[in-house]
Amino acid sequence: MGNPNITNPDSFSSIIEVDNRKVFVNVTGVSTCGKPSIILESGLGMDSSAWKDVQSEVSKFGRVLSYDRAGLGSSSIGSKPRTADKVASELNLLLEAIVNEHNVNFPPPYIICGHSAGGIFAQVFNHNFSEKVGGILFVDSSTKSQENFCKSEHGVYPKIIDAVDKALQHDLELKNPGKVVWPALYCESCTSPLVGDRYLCQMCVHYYNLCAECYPTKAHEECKQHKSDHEFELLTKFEGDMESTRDGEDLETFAANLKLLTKLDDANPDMLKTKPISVLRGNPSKKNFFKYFVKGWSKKREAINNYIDAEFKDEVNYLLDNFDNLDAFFFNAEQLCIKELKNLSEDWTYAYAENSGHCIMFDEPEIIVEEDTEAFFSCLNSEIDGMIQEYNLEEIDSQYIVNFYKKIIPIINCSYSSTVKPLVTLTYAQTLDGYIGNKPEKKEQLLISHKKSMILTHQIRNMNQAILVGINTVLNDNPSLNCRIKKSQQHFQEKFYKVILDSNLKTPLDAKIFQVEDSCKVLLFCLEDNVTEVNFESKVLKFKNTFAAEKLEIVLVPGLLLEETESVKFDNLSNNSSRIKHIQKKKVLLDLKKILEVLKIKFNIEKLMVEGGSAIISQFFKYNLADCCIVTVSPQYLLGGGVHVTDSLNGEDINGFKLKDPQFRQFGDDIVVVGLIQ
Ligand SMILES: NC(=O)C1=CN([C@@H]2O[C@H](COP(=O)(O)OP(=O)(O)OC[C@H]3O[C@@H](n4cnc5c(N)ncnc54)[C@H](O)[C@@H]3O)[C@@H](O)[C@H]2O)C=CC1
Ligand SMILES: Nc1nc(O)c(N)c(N[C@@H]2O[C@H](COP(=O)(O)O)[C@@H](O)[C@H]2O)n1
Repeated sequence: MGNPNITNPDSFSSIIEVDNRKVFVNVTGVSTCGKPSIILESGLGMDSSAWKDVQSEVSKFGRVLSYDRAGLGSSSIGSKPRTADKVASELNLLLEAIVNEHNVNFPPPYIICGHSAGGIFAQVFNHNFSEKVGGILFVDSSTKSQENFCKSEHGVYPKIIDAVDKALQHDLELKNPGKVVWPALYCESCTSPLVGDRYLCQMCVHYYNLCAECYPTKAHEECKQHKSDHEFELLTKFEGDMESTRDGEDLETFAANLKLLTKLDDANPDMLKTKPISVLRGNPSKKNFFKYFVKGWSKKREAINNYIDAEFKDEVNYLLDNFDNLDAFFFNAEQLCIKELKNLSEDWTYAYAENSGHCIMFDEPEIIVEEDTEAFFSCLNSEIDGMIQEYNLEEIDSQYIVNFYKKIIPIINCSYSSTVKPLVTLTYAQTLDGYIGNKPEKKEQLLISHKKSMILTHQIRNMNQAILVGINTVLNDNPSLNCRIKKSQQHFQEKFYKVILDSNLKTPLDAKIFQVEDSCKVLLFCLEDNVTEVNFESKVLKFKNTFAAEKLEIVLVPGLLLEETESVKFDNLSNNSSRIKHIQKKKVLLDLKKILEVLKIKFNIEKLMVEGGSAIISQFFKYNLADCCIVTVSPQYLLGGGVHVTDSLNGEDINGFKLKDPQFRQFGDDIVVVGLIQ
């Protein structure tokens, strides 16, 4: 494995020479513009194999590097002590070497995904090489104050940890004496913490660990996940002097690294403030590896008791017998850790992996994959802050949104079976009091969405082939109806239609839909009954003289008589009497079914996004013509009144419905609700 053998620059695992040391790297995923570069940083004493399940998945939407830190896995030993400063410099050299010497396309900014102590290394890297870090995903990460939380919250608990630690170091029964090597792991057979050699089942869906003591007892033959066909491999062999093989990744240096980070943060407290972070936590009741220490070591009660001061013995032994009593302690410490991590940045997201312990990458790798994309997504969002109004957005990888959209709307990814209409997605944003727009007389667009949900809207525009709105929306908002994600614009422009339902051709000639620099075609749907009217004819002529045929098409469709209203007029007569005049008023709207048919058959539109306003949305509901809904709910009240989403149904007797398979996701301050319309 000595020489770098990078035959496929897109995906390779190799040992490369960096600063006279051999470093094992595993680079996967295709590197293309706009895709993130993600670094997977393992927890204490863990090598790159910890990311096996995560890396293959994350690689589908980004460029991913995992590597063995010095002294771990297949990398050679580094100088001691293994301070986080040193780890950060070595990582930086590694990145420079793979990019500059080995011509690997792995450009910054990096999203660092740090598990456990890997989160501390990621933060120190950010302090020392800030310009290279785009964001951090903390996977059940250690925090710099975690040890203080233990000490301050629970007097006796640290005594147990101390005692266990000392017992671990001195217990002669152990085959591989030394400090805890796998602080997050425990033997699945004897439940002791993993110390020394570690055997790992290669066949199990989730890793199945055995310690060196249990392996010879054939405990693995009872492996629950694989009763047969299991295949254990010695993952880490400790020969002779343990310090030299694991190169100092011990709890002592770990504690020193927490202090180092505290110092760096004190000097520069805002290093992560504006960068996006994702805080992903396992379930405290499942991840209490300290608890496992205690559990495993309760068998060796005697050894532990040797290291507990007499005054604490009773209490400690009580706790050893009643592990559940520790839950409240762990819960409190967990809350403090989460708070500390969230406080690192103003742009944080938080996710809870309920079915995971501390090693989320083993228990629920799929959650990390989701959070990775989230971190990436918000990372780029922060770069484009404030640019949304300038039609100048950088491309953002739509994968996260696409996945989200696809996940909840399976039909969007299948061929939509209807031959008479496109797949219709209704999207709109509303306040908490249900308004989608200001009062019409205000003649001003109501900005509801947060910029992140707005970007979502633009992504969804980009995933469709046409946007449809009603004439009042054009008159009131003067929208552009374009896609402001720069690099997606090409695709968008070539294939996109802006569709306006404008019965009487009221769209102004200088409307923004015509003015923005794109080559989308505008389709104005008008009422065919109008065609004989002179006034209408002259308007059509004006449009035809102003716009080329490839920019605009006026499509005439039949109207649908919705209702006949009778209004009453009082005529003032000069003779002081009054006469009552009855007027029949027809309310005619364009026939939506016909419009959808034309869009599908004449213009080959398979996917249509309907953005509003109220009348349009209401009619789509009324005639059950939409397939799914994407509704942004913003945490604001308008109060003063405005346009409600279904105002124009005027209390008609129509059955309500519930979205099928609804999904909810936070984008910035907003909640986006997505679901199918049955
Ligand atoms: N918050 C959001 O996401 C959005 C809000 N809006 C807001 O909605 C308001 C405009 O809504 P509305 O006044 O209800 O007007 P609208 O934009 O829905 O247009 C309705 C008009 O379209 C024409 N039309 C032709 N055929 C039709 C049909 N089959 N069904 C319905 N209308 C048809 C009619 O002239 C009708 O009066 C504005 O305040 C705008 O800002 C608009 C879009 C999205
Ligand atoms: N998603 C969303 N959030 C809001 O707060 C809104 N006001 C709207 N309005 C819709 O978006 C159109 C504006 O489009 P451009 O940005 O000018 O392209 C507007 O006409 C509504 O349809 N949407």
